[in-house]
Amino acid sequence: MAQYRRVSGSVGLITLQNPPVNALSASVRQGIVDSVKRALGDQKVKSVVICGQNGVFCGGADIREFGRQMSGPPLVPMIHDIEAANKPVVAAIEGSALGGGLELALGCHYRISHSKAKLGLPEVTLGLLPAAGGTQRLPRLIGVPAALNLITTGRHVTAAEALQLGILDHVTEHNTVDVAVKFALSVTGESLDGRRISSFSCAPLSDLDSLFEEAMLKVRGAARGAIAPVACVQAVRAAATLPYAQGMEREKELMATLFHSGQARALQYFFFAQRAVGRWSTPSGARWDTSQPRPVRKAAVIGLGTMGRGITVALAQAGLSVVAVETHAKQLMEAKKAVPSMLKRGAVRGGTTIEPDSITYSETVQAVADVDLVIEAVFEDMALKEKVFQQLSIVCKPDTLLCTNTSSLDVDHLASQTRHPELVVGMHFFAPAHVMKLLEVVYGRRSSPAAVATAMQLGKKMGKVSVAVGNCRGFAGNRMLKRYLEQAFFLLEEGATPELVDRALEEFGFPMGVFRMSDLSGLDVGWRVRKADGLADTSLTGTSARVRQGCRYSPLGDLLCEHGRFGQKTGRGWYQYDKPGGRVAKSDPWLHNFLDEYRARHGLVPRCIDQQEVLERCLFVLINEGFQILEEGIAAGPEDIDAIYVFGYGWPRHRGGPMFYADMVGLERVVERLERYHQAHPNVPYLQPSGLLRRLVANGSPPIHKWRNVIKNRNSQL
Ligand SMILES: CC/C=C/CC(=O)SCCNC(=O)CCNC(=O)[C@H](O)C(C)(C)COP(=O)(O)OP(=O)(O)OC[C@H]1O[C@@H](n2cnc3c(N)ncnc32)[C@H](O)[C@@H]1OP(=O)(O)O
Repeated sequence: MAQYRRVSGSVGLITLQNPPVNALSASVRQGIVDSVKRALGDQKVKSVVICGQNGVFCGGADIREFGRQMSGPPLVPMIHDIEAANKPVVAAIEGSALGGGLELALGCHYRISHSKAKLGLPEVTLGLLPAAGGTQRLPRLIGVPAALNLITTGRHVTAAEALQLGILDHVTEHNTVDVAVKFALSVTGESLDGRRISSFSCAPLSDLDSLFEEAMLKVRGAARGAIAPVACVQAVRAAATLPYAQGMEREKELMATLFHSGQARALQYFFFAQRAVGRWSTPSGARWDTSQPRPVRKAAVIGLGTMGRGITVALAQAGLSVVAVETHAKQLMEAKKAVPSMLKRGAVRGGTTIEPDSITYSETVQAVADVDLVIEAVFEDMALKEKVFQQLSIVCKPDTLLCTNTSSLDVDHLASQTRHPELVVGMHFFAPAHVMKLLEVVYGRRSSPAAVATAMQLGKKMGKVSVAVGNCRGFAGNRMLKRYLEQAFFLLEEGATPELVDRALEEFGFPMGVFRMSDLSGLDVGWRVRKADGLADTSLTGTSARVRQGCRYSPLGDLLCEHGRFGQKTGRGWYQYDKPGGRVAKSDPWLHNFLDEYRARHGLVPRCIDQQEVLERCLFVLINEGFQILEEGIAAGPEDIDAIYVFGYGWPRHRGGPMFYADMVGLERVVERLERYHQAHPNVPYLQPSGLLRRLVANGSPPIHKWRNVIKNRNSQL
């Protein structure tokens, strides 16, 4: 709703009231319409101020209303009536003015903002466009290039930038509503002719066509297959080329193509999923709202390889004091040079400053004696990690949290090496650790709720999306990835090429297909793990070469590594590169011959494989593992898995994440295809649909937000 009152004698003050972000729900819109009518009809009122309750102007349309039957007054005529008013209307912006909130402010004649406010049109991130006149008013106000940038990226700008761009008329450090009321009094009676943005023309530009062509290329490259950014460009083009009324028609038409699209559903689901992962819980009953995180002011990182350096930077950027430990002198010296320049680059990118003294370096573990939390990031070797944890347990304060950055090793086993296993958790960062948003917080059997809460909170402070997961081989993300990679290898054996598989995945929306990604991250990484697990044995011949523990196995990755083909770093992998470290993947005839010979050697007759099979085999098997993970309680809900895949593995956000995608495709279809593939490949047991997936289908395939009930019922019967 909206509250209306008269203040300072002649100012009608309208306050949006819909906590926490004053979203424009039907009742808020009705409240605004009624209040504006009242203010304009009251002869004592000479000007109007619109503000939001509790220091937030407005977080935009109420996203929860989108999936339902829309009711209440629509935004477009509401904003039009405000702009057409014959009394000055001033927006008093505090907190956020986003989406419909900023569009409402653009309909006002003046905009005054607090210096700490953030403004933006983030509709594109929800699969939409700013369809309450945003695409037509913003370019008229700040010019086409700047508007294109804001609308197609959805980025939030500070009040200072908004002032510079011309979105705001004034920025204040004081009480914004008081300043706005005084301002409203000062402009009483002034002409509003030059204040109605819809009457402006866009500033002329010399080469509109190339500007829009470039913008189109940019958005298509940034989010492969996403339709909203394309529609945003088209709508802004309408602002640049058509009169306002026709531009508004075009905006409406384009919005109609987006509003009920699968991509909009996926992105809106993901908006709430991101927030749901913060409300973590574990099978033992620990929860986000009953667990108290401990304060962490000083942290340590053990091991300054690529991951350790990234983690050190991320901790320092979060304002912590960091002790960075590396026992190899040469590596320590390199890290001492690399970390400050990474910090400097980050500061330039983020427009922030960093305290250079916040990091101290040491060659001995003894230096961590007084820290609150340690993150171990040494080489992925259990014996080495055991030793580090034993040492830490002796050196650190008894209440120091001990975290491991292992990507797959047993957190419970590492905890058992310490005096306080309840203070051990996994903090699995993704490379580069100071850039990638995802953090898997891995709780062990004995991790205390406070330890999990502390790691989750620290992740948040570091700007990460922290997802709590249970302890198992590969945790959630890498465990699912393993199945996906294996299917990709099998497809090569059966007749596909890396190019075909990658094309299918990239057209689906991944920034890189599985083979290009594997070349980038290095084939030797997985090879080392497979060797440690006793899998990478290329001396085996005949049928046993392609079988491990009774299941199908492909040694293709191992064979490539034996040829010294580690990917980009060696200039050869699944593709060839112009030099070691080269970035541009080119098809490699050597690889195709190698595959032909390999198939001939193993009596494999290549067949024609289409993109649909690639997608079904690679993605459905990954999804199936996701259901297995949910069934085992390793992840608490589908949102956790979806956040992991979008933030850590390049799953296209406009497809919502693997579990949401399964819901969109239809669970019955996923089961049917998995069964078919399992029949064709009976020696791949994980192609069999998981018990949970089958149970969901048996329960009538409920929508994704109801899956937790089915999981809960199952767990309560155990
Ligand atoms: C007719 C179609 C017209 C479309 C035009 C639009 O306006 S589309 C909506 C555009 N607006 C946005 O995309 C803004 C979304 N919100 C945010 O970016 C942030 O919430 C915020 C406003 C910057 C505040 O961030 P903060 O970190 O302080 O809070 P949370 O993000 O945790 O949010 C608090 C709770 O509020 C819920 N919520 C936020 N925005 C909306 C919204 N627009 N509609 C509905 N609900 C919203 C959010 O989900 C949180 O709820 P929980 O239950 O606590 O999870």
